[in-house]
Amino acid sequence: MSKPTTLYDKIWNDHLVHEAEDGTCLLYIDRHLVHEVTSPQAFEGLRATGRKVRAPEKTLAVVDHNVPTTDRSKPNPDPESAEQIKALAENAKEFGIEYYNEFDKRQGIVHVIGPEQGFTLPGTTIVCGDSHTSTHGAFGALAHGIGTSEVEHVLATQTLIQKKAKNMRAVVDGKLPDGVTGKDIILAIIGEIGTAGGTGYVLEYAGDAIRALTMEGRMTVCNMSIEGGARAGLVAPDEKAFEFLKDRPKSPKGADWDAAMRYWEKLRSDEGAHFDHEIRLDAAKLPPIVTWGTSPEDVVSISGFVPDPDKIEDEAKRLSKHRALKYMGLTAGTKITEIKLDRVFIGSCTNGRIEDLRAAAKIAEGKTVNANVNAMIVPGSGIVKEQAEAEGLDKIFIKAGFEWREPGCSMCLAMNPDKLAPEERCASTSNRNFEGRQGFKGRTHLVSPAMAAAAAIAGHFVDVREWR
Ligand SMILES: CC(C)[C@H](C(=O)O)[C@@H](O)C(=O)O
Ligand code: SF4
Repeated sequence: MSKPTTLYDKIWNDHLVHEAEDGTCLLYIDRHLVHEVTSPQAFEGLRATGRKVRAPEKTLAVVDHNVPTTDRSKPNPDPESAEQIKALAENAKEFGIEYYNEFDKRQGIVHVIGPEQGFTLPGTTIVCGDSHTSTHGAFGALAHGIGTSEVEHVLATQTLIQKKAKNMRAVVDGKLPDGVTGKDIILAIIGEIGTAGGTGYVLEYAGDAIRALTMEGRMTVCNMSIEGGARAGLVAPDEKAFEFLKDRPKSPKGADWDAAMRYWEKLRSDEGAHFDHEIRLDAAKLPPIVTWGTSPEDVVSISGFVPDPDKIEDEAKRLSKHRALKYMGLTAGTKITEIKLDRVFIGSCTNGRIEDLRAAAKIAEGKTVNANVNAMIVPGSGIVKEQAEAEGLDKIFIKAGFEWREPGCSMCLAMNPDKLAPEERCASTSNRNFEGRQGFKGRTHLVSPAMAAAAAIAGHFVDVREWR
């Protein structure tokens, strides 16, 4: 019997091209996703040195960060965005890469369209010049973000220089209560380990509660691995993953599918495989979670209160949490359900998929958005939008007073016209609540889609477990 290995070790070993004596490795890359923000210099580098894209068929480009989510027949109001979008279109054409432009139904956030098209497959190595590439790990792919110089390296060679990470496992057992979601699982994990807790690790999620999640839920969990500091997130692929991928445009077909399945079914950590670090969580005890500060680790239960930083012993940490409170315009001891909102954003690569929109629509049906709140729904892709419209979700949202937008990153990061005004407070289904993330001086609270929809209607945070 060979030594038991983890899922990460297996995928790593199957892609290792070369290992130098100092541990520097060359890894083969199966899939490369490209977007407009982190690719222009990479293509420029290729052009400057007269190199081609090594494997155009393993590369897929899409525009997402900079596109407006309103009428796109109008010119992009931001010249820099317009420039980046134009550059991607031209680079894709020149280097022979498939590209979904802003008018293509398949366009959407890069981490939504990968799985949707069956470009994301179990056991593959996937990179993108984008930190939330960890999302694809939900399918048992080794997927992580890379920098622009690495984008150039992968375009030119289809390989990446890497050092092996350590193995960490988060075991989440027990049954999630109604109203508690994958988003709450990952926020709870980050709350527990902190934003640096996963540094140096690839983080595999296991346990009944992870198995019970849909693929959308698992993508939400893996998406935020990077907010916990991990290089990548992983879930062993199972029937749900295979079912999700079957008959997608780019999934293998016929005999190729059968051959792939024989490999995919072996993709799991062996019994007794060694993890360098392990944490455990009981899903049954989790509440809906809201972030109160400017780091994804600043989590609190919906039934809790804004914490008092004075209780923190470590001085640097105490000061930073005081600063976070001040930035957020909050006072320690305030009941979370008393925090009023100005804006609500439902979308992003964390929670902009069909299941997320269904969860929000379920809350919104027959209700009206609070008069003090501006709320918008931004589907993660054109395909998600089409599906939602086929189910009549757009009508539910519009009737309730939500704006129904075109797909893209939107107000997840304010690199497009969707932004918070200074001091506006937003319940957001995205993954980052950093200072200025959704607009200069904007205040972000991270929540699940159901929690965001409920907050839009109530005008303040409410516990979805008590929603009527
Ligand atoms: C613009 C891009 C480089 C960035 C990332 O890497 O994550 C963005 O997607 C984000 O979420 O902050
Ligand atoms: S939706 Fe947000 S987190 Fe995801 S890729 Fe776009 S900007 Fe990054």
